[in-house]
Amino acid sequence: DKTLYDFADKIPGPKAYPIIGSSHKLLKQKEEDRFNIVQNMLAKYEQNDMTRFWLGPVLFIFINHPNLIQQVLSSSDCIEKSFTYKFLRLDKGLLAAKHESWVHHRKFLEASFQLDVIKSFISIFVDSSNQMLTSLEDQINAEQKKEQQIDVFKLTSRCALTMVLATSFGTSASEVHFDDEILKAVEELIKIISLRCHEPVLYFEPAYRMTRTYYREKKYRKRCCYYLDQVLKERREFILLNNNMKTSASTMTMKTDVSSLKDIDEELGIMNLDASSTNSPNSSFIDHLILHSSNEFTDEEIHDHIYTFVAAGYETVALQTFFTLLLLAIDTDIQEKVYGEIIEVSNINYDSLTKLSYLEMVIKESMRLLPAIPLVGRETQEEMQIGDLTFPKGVTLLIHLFNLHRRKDIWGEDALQFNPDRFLPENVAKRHSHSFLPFSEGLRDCIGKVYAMLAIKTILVKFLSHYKVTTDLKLEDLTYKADITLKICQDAKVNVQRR
Ligand code: HEM
Repeated sequence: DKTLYDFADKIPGPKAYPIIGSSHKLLKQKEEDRFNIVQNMLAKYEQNDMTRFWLGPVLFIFINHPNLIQQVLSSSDCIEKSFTYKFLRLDKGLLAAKHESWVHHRKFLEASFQLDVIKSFISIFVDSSNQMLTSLEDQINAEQKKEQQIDVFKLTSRCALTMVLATSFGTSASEVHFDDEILKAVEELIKIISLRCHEPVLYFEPAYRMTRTYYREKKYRKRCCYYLDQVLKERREFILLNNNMKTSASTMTMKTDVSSLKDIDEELGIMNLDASSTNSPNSSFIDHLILHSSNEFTDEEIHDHIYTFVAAGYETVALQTFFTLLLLAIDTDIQEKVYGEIIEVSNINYDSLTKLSYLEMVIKESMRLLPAIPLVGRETQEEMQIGDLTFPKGVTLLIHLFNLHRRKDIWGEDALQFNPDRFLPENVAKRHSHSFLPFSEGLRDCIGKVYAMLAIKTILVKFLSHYKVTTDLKLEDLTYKADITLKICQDAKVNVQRR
């Protein structure tokens, strides 16, 4: 596209990696080197407001300056996601949805994420965290050592998946069962989708379908779907049946008595599900989608929305909690300060979690240095002005959150150090509103951000009030790779010791 080539010339940045030989060249690098190539390129052009990056024939423009980032994220001409989101194969879900359907669905789904609903999930967050601690105790008891090397990410992954499944399907945490194969399948799928994002040869669907990677994708997708489709189907039938029975039962109770409702619950083995008051704090995401949509959503849309919540919610929460624990294991003084704050909590609820202001600063500092989502992508829907330039329609824009969060001109000479005090209100007030964006911003920001903060805080309060974590790793030793989510290359087991 000549317009695009001419336009790209106005922006500094490296030329294309030739298509075949070299996207291979990029891919043959170790994963962390691939991340570094982009990282170094951005650092080199950091002073530029924008940087051009050709990957094969595909042009990406990194938007670097907070002013311009604000312009992009708040513009209604730019709420379309970049083409790479198609690789998720959840086109109808909120994360990847096209503009027209997204506007309507987002408005509707906001109700599922209202504060009252999220508050009612806290007991599930607590139960899931307790299950995690039981599993940790089992590991510690099995080895009989005072201090043990633990794969904390595995623990937080199981815990976060339990939370997301229970709150999506309206069950209690103890009713959620899955084996490690599911975790493995999700992990592999994320790797494959990330590989496609890096490899232009795999962008073209018919060509991609001839590769071995596609067959691997199919295998892992089938494994996830087999599990989730089954749960989804059962819950749907169950909710609809329960709702019908309750509707007729509730008419009867006008004349008889309320115990009939309880009998129906018992007969059906219902736990934690009150379908007659789905807008109450006890409603789950699936209740809301099925019962409140009045045929608003097709089966495919319900499927994609639920899968999107699981995909967007589980690994992000697991990673960010793990990253926070790792940073606290590196800096045990800060860990002690957190401990001093959380031992005051006698009962975990919305009010007590909201009062944990130091813990919140620590989580935000972990999101700054190690943002679970390191990159977000958009596409211009119309010709639009960004800074001094007029962008044609159809340009892919990227915002590198990892890099933005480490800029020395914003965060100071000590930008690479872990210092939660950066999030003291007086320090926040001095910075640009768009210099810290772990949940993105604007119209397509994260719909689950309140859920995520409360879930992460609950896991950390539970974990850190019983255990102390340490490690020999240093922050400067860490190297990274970017799947869709940020990963650490080191084996990041931490030493866990009972308090
Ligand atoms: C630490 C945890 C989390 C982080 C760091 C995070 C981060 C983000 C970011 C950066 C985006 C914007 C993505 C983009 O523009 O491409 C996003 C969108 C989204 N997130 Fe989260 N997220 C987290 C947890 C959650 C949870 C728990 C849920 C649901 C239960 C969730 C559901 C979503 C959805 C549905 C979107 C798409 C919103 C839209 O386009 O309207 N996220 N998240």
